[in-house]
Amino acid sequence: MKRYMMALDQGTTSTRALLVDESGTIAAIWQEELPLQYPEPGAVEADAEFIWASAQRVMRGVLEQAGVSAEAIAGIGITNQRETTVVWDKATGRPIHQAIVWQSRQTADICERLKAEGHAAEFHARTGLLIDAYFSGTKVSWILDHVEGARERAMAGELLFGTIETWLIWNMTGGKVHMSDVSNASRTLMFNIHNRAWDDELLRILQVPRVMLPEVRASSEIYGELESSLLGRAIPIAGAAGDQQAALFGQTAFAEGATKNTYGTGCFMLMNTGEKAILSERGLLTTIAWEVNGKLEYALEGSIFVAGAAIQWLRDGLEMIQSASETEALAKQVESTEGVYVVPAFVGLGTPYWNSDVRGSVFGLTRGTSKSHFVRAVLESLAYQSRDVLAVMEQESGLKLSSLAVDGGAVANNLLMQFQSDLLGVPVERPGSNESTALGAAFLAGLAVGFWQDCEELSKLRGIDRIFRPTMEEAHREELYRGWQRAVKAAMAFAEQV
Ligand SMILES: Nc1ncnc2c1ncn2[C@@H]1O[C@H](COP(=O)(O)OP(=O)(O)O)[C@@H](O)[C@H]1O
Ligand SMILES: O=P(O)(O)OC[C@H](O)CO
Repeated sequence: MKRYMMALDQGTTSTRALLVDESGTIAAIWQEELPLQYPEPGAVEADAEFIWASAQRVMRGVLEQAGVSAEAIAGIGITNQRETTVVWDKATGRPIHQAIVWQSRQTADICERLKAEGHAAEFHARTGLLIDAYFSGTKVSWILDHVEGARERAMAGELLFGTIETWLIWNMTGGKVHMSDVSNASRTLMFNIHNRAWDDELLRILQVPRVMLPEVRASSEIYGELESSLLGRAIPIAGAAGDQQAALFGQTAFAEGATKNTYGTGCFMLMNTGEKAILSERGLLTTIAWEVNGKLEYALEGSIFVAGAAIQWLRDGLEMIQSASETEALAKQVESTEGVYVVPAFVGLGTPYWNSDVRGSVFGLTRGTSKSHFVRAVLESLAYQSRDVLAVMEQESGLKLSSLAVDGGAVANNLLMQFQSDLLGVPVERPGSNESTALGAAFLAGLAVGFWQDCEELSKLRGIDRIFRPTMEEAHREELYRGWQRAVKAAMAFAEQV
């Protein structure tokens, strides 16, 4: 019987299950869209019970679609949107509030207060992160503040906290396992990345009771078994990682300096820094990449909040397009944006600006601006934001990139990839499988159950689909980029209270 690893990829806008065979080929995919809620400006929530229900449906769906029985699944690896926060009742398993999604700015006020109280340096030094509404810590605290009696119940040990992998694994094991993997834990603002433990001092500041936190485990080990009632057989759950770290692993970026950029809802660039946790002075995050075979490795990360989400806004908000893939043909109708810049700061800007107040802005419109120019400007904004991040990453790591590995939904767009290469002046390498995130999860779990032996074997499984090489003159590239920098500066000036 042919055997497979199953990857469960719970992202911001979709839940997917994939089967991966021994050659690293994706044999089947089943997915569902995930609806998000926007209860107030800047707030983004999701239904945690729906997430779990969708996970069950896609796991069953992928097996049915492929005609594969649960007996053929050697193990399950999980990867997930990070930071998104769920608090649930330990006895009933019911969430006490909607999940607060990573993009949500609900807790910006709490963050301002923490910064005003002078805690920024302490949080940065211990967690590698910045005080920002993006991370889970203030989201948990917000839920405990907003649901009546929740803080007391949490202190009494009646409530549990988890990021999405924790929530899924708890449900998958029928409430037996309450754990987080190190890469997800490192995104909570509560975890000390140097001594690999929840940090009591930070928990005190955030007023989060330790008793509600999960046990922290490696990214590749058997955590427990899938309840046999779910797929008809108990299957080991053997790996978990946040989706960006999983994508780095799936790109087989095992060497120090290896870098990938994922273009999904947001855009996330990660550089492997090996066993060194490099603390950034310019807005990069220091994060745990993974723990495999007892070895903890770190990455530098640049986080862009709105990337593919801006394309979705063209589709669903402005109704300018019917599907994301139309953007390429539309943008191709014009040679350039003719000076139009769109800064899609719908929920503020992440790396390197970390500005919660700035909002989306458009510059350089003329009477001649067409839909094509506008769509092209939105697409280009993904590349400009990525250049902002890479510039800081190269400075702070002292490493110069020779090529950039890419993945995520939007890399299907050839025009975007070519523009990205032109704007960075380095080749952009699109892998044979665009499913790096799921592959990473399958690889991590596969190592734990012996489906693959080691990282060397995994490296051999990666193929290249296409390399985009820079063709733009340097002077032109720099002129375009200066325009973007002016646009960002103007957008931030607009948000300033005078
Ligand atoms: N051809 C395309 N051009 C530009 N953007 C695209 C294209 N295809 C998909 N996208 C964008 O990619 C995103 C989906 O990517 P995915 O990696 O599945 O996201 P996530 O994991 O964040 O849910 C969507 O935001 C969509 O707008
Ligand atoms: O759902 P994605 O793929 O956009 O990823 C979300 C990130 O993990 C947020 O940090």
